[in-house]
Amino acid sequence: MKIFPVKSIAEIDQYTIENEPILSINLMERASRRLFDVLDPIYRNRPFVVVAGAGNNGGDALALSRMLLLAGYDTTIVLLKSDCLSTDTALNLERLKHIRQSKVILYQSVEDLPSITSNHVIVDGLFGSGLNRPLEGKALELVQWMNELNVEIVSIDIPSGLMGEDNSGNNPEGIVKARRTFTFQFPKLSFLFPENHKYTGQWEIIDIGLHPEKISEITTSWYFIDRDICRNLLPQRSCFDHKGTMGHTLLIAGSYGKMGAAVLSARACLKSGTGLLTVQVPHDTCQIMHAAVPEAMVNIDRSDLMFTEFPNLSTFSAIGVGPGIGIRSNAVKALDALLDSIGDRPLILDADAINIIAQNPHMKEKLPPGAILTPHPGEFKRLVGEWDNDFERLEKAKEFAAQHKVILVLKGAYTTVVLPSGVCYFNSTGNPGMATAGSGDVLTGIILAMLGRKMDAWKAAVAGVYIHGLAGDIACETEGEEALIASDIISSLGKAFINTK
Ligand SMILES: NC(=O)C1=CN([C@@H]2O[C@H](COP(=O)(O)OP(=O)(O)OC[C@H]3O[C@@H](n4cnc5c(N)ncnc54)[C@H](OP(=O)(O)O)[C@@H]3O)[C@@H](O)[C@H]2O)[C@@H](O)CC1
Ligand SMILES: Nc1ncnc2c1ncn2[C@@H]1O[C@H](COP(=O)(O)OP(=O)(O)O)[C@@H](O)[C@H]1O
Ligand SMILES: [K+]
Repeated sequence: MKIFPVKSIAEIDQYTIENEPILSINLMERASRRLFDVLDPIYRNRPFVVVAGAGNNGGDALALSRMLLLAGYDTTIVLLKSDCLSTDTALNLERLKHIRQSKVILYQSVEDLPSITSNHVIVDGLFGSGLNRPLEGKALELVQWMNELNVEIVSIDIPSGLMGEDNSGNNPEGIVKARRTFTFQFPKLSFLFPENHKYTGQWEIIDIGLHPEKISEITTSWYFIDRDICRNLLPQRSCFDHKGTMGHTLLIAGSYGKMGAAVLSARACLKSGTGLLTVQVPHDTCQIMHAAVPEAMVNIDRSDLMFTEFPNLSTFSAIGVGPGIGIRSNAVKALDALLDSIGDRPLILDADAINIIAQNPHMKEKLPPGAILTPHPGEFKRLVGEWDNDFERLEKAKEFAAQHKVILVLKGAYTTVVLPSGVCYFNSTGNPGMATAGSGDVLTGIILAMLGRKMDAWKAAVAGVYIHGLAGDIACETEGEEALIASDIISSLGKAFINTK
């Protein structure tokens, strides 16, 4: 699914109005009706206070209020006083006047505000995607009032005060903290940043039937990785395929005391379709790998403890380095030498391989084009330094990816795959149960298998994070968030592939 900047959404709205064709008031009615249909079963019989602004977000709020009133809900409307209501908002205000029970408070000062019980649901329709500056004055007062009530707030389209993309210069006091956000047609970029979760709460997309032609025509740099995107990226097997055509991958992972990382990565790689897997392990640990992953071949390092050498790379269709290798000087030297011999072979670097590169900046220049790096936030910080906010973090990632022509996978909720072109893919799968030791090692194995099958690096990264998150979601259904461990993600890989194909 595409993610658009809010200015493109306005363009798609306008195109829909002209080409469906549909009157803008009727498009607003359709959006509000779909919103009502979602809210009605969730909040049956609860009293509502609907807060509306002068723009079209307020128009949605007023249309929704009419629907709530007609369905018998106790509904009070608070309208921010304004001399210039949008045409459709004015029309919806007019329509409300024909409903006997409607109570519209024109907000001028705090004394005007209704009293609220803990049972109330507040609907926030103050500002939507038309917001163009931080809130102040009466609008700010209303947001602060809503936030201080400590009752459930539902935001229409976007929490009022939150910008759709960059909130760097915003006033955090002037943003609604919603329990839920129902957003029209597309997620907004700012919803995908961890720091904005306290504003959006749980968010959901409501399809309002915007014009598919315009949606496919307008280009964007941002995508939400859904099943369709992933399915189109995954290769099919032909009936004549054999293990020699499914890729021979090399995994360099583990060190004395950290062999779990290597085992998890190796298992995940085998469960993600690699034809053959060789794992490079320290001498004293090779029995662990043989016993834990009998399907893997083992290349035994001369060192008892860590990665210090690697086999001839020409045998391998892709190479993965990092989980559990440590950052001792011999491993640093070995990684440096590996980067000198890698040529243009597909490469994924994770965990300590990233930490080593962060500590040895000259190695950044040796990264082959298209290499995939999968840092978690701590590793990414070591690589590029601090950032002030998540928008800036994304900018830094785009800069790094472009400068070094690599693919960055920023892990976390909505894991983000950043391509050298600046295109960003945000993952839609995964859950907090995956915040557990070794789940990143599993991702490395999955992507390595895909790279080994000659998938383009960006495709392997995008499909890999989706399958990884989906396997985590499937595992979570039976394990729950607390009990979920990395091995459960591996066990669910089969179902994840089957469900995606
Ligand atoms: N288009 C469609 O067909 C559909 C649209 N839909 C709905 O419309 C919403 C977008 O509507 P919108 O563009 O009217 O924006 P919205 O946020 O309600 O108001 C912006 C107005 O406020 C003003 N303003 C801005 N910042 C301000 C500030 N800090 N403090 C004070 N004022 C500020 C600014 O005017 P300005 O003051 O800059 O002249 C502007 O006029 C969208 O989120 C969705 O809910 C759906 O119904 C589906 C169909
Ligand atoms: N809240 C979350 N929602 C979705 N995915 C998550 C969440 N927390 C962690 N994950 C996923 O789990 C993995 C954790 O990776 P990482 O921190 O490298 O773990 P480890 O180093 O223990 O292997 C990442 O792929 C990340 O996207
Ligand atoms: K809103």
